Amino acid sequence: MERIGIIGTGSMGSMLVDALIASKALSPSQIIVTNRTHAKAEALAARHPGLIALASNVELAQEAQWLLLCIKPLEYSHVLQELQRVLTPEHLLITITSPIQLEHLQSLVPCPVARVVPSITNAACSGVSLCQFGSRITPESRERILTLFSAISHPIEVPEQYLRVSSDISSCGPAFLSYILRNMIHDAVEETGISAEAASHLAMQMVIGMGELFKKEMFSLASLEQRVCVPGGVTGEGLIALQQGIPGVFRQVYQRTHAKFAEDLELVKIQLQTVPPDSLSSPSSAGSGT
Ligand SMILES: NC(=O)C1=CN([C@@H]2O[C@H](COP(=O)(O)OP(=O)(O)OC[C@H]3O[C@@H](n4cnc5c(N)ncnc54)[C@H](O)[C@@H]3O)[C@@H](O)[C@H]2O)C=CC1
Ligand SMILES: O=C(O)[C@@H]1CCC=N1
Repeated sequence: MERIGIIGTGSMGSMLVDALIASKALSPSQIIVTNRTHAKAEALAARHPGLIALASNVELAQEAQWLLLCIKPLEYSHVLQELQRVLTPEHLLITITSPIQLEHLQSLVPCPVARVVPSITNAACSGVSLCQFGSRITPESRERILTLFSAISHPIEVPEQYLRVSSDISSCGPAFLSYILRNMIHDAVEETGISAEAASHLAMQMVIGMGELFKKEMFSLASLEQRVCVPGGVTGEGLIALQQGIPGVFRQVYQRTHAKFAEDLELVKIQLQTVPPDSLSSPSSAGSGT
């Protein structure tokens, strides 16, 4: 594996660096990073001796052929304008964000592009990453991308039309479930007087235990629910309350995420108009992802 350049060492960029090094998929000396606030990139370099923090994205692209863009959607136009004069067909751009169409990204650069949407669960070398490949990606680089991310996740190829909902479940899901669990804990404290610490401990251990059950493929969600819900027991009583409040809530969640996604896609499209199309690209050479 050649060197990989990571642009943006915020929450996801630094998580990916930490996980790729912890899993030994990459050594620190194979990673070069930049960040808008350079001190953050330097902090990452201090944590991983051998990793290089550069001050310029242009310099980074001159030093590394694989570039992982760990920036937010509205930061793309600025970064692409910077990179345009140094990108070559030998580079490979991997975006970790959803609201930028791969075909559009590919039309602005001379190199292959791919998408790998991570999840905070990848910090524990677990969970999935969602992959899509532009039309210039060769079978060999596709395999190499999948191999790299399989060190920290289960990479899954997703079709364009299900990218948003897949990311809602795998990437936003940890926040959604944490919110539900925090409510479970809060109401336990309010209703019974148990301490927040004790209730949190019980809830966390319960989640870890559930993860182990699923890892060992001992249950499906439905069979687990059935096994716990003893006929004539207390779980069924609790479920009655949930059945009154939960159905339909996630439809609203998906409607909101999809509406925001459509808005972001439009904003990014408008912003990217300021980036001139790459002279090597023609509209017909841009892939639509998988
Ligand atoms: N947070 C999450 O769980 C997930 C986030 N994502 C996607 O990852 C992307 C990044 O998210 P976060 O890491 O959470 O955001 P963040 O805001 O923590 O990180 C973005 C980083 O990019 C840096 N940056 C901005 N402009 C730059 C430039 N011109 N050059 C170099 N660095 C620059 C910022 O300084 C910041 O450190 C978002 O698009 C998000 O949709 C995807 C999956 C999960
Ligand atoms: O909240 C967000 O926009 C990102 C995308 C997936 C998870 N977090």
